[in-house]
Order: sequence, then C-alpha cells, then structure tokens
Amino acid sequence: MSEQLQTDTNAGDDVYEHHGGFPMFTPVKAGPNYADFVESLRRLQDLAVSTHIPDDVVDEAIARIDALSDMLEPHRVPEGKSPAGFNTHLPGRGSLLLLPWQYEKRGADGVRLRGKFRMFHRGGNRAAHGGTIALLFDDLFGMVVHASGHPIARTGYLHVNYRNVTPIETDLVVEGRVDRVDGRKLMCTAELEDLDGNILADCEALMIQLLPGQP
Ligand SMILES: CCCCCCCCCCCCCCCC(=O)SCCNC(=O)CCNC(=O)[C@H](O)C(C)(C)COP(=O)(O)OP(=O)(O)OC[C@H]1O[C@@H](n2cnc3c(N)ncnc32)[C@H](O)[C@@H]1OP(=O)(O)O
Repeated sequence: MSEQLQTDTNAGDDVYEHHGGFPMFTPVKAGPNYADFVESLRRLQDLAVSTHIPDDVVDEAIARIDALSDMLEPHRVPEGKSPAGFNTHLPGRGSLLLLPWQYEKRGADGVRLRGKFRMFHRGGNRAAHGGTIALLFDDLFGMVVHASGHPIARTGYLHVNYRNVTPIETDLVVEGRVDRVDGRKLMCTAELEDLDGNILADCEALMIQLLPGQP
C-alpha cells in the first residue's frame, strides 16, 4: 500500500500510475487541537448566516477576522500538505468544505457516515440546501471508490433524487457502495436517511477511473 493513499483501512489501489495525473499525497496528521480549530470556523459560519448584526459590530468583526487571516497567511502550504481532508477520525476529515460527518463504517462493501447538516447548510425553512446534499454524496463516492480498493475515479455524473425535505441540525446517516464495475466505469448508489430509516434522498453516480496523466 502506498503512503500516498494509505488510510487506516489500508484500502485503495497501490500503483501510482493507476491514479491518473493525481500527485502523491502523503496524509498529514492533524494535531490534537485541529478538530477544535475547524469546529470554531464552522460555528463562525453558522453565525454568519443566522445573525443580523449592527454595522459597527460588522466593522469590528471584519477587523478581527482579517487579523486572524493575517495570522494564518504565513502558514499556507500546497495542496496535500494540510491536515484538512486527510484525517478520517475527524468530522469531514478535518476539511471545512466537507460536511462535518464521521465514519461509522468504511470497507470494501461500502461506506456509512453519520452527522448533521449545519445551520450554514440551510437552503430554506430549516431544510438542507440541495447542493450540500449533492456534496455529501459526491464526497462519499470518492471514499466508496477508495475503500473498495479501486484507483482514484472522478465523478462523471451524480443523479440525486430528493425524496423528502432533509432537516438541518438533525442526526442523519448516509451509506453508499459500488454496485457494478464495467471497465473504468464504477456505478455507485447511496441513500441518505433519518434515524427512523426514512429515505430523504438517494443518489446514483458514475465514477470513472482516470487514464494516466488525466487531472
Ligand atoms: C487519508 C484519508 C483519506 C484520503 C482518501 C482520499 C481518497 C481519494 C480521494 C480522491 C478523491 C477524488 C474524487 C474526485 C471526485 C471528483 O473529481 S468530483 C469532480 C467532478 N468531476 C470532474 O471534474 C470530472 C470531469 N470529467 C473528466 O475529467 C473526464 O470526463 C473523465 C471523468 C476523466 C472521463 O474522461 P475520458 O477519460 O475522456 O472518458 P470518456 O471516454 O469520455 O468516458 C469513459 C466512459 O464513461 C462514459 N461517460 C463519461 N461521462 C459520462 C456521463 N456523464 N454520463 C454517462 N456516461 C459517461 C463514456 O460514455 C465512456 O463509456 P464507454 O464508451 O467506455 O462505455
């Protein structure tokens, strides 16, 4: 198993040339306080979309956020050199982009995550924005492909069926798997459910393995 894609499940293809033009990523371990850092940023995003603050407080917030950004700026690193996205024990693998969900299962037969859509994922009337649901599925399928031992594949299409309104700030589960393989084409399916087993959305995706050099 290459260090490039090594995870705690040891899943994934180990020949770099099979991963298209992807660079070799060596997972970067998060420090003990990294999860708190990302959670603080998520809280800030929750508040940014759910407050109505006076202009003078806006001015002060801008100044403080800019000061924080100035503190972080010298620590910029190239893609793959940040802990963000590589720490499978953290919500959203430690990435602010990804849904802050955690793995309940990750194996060759599928991947299951549990978590909540946050306030900043709200699309209207306490429902999750449909685009964030597609993001959840898309990232899940990346991990499904990896956990099933296939080389990196990119999403050809995602077909999302929004079956019921998906609530924010409520524990939910999503589970997906590779259903069928046809050469480079991996047909995947997944369902998003509440804890009573009601399907909120389901998704079918075509994941396509990359040819050598494909970005
Ligand atoms: C340590 C902790 C954890 C870390 C662990 C990391 C895990 C590992 C992480 C990596 C994670 C990456 C996950 C990325 C997930 C995205 O990248 S999502 C980004 C959105 N997707 C994209 O940007 C893809 C853009 N598209 C492309 O790059 C190119 O279309 C592709 C996918 C490379 C395919 O191009 P191509 O090689 O020219 O293939 P092409 O001949 O067109 O198609 C191949 C076959 O698929 C079919 N096909 C292609 N598109 C479609 C379509 N839309 N509908 C139907 N059929 C289609 C073709 O008809 C053809 O079928 P056959 O004729 O072979 O039967």
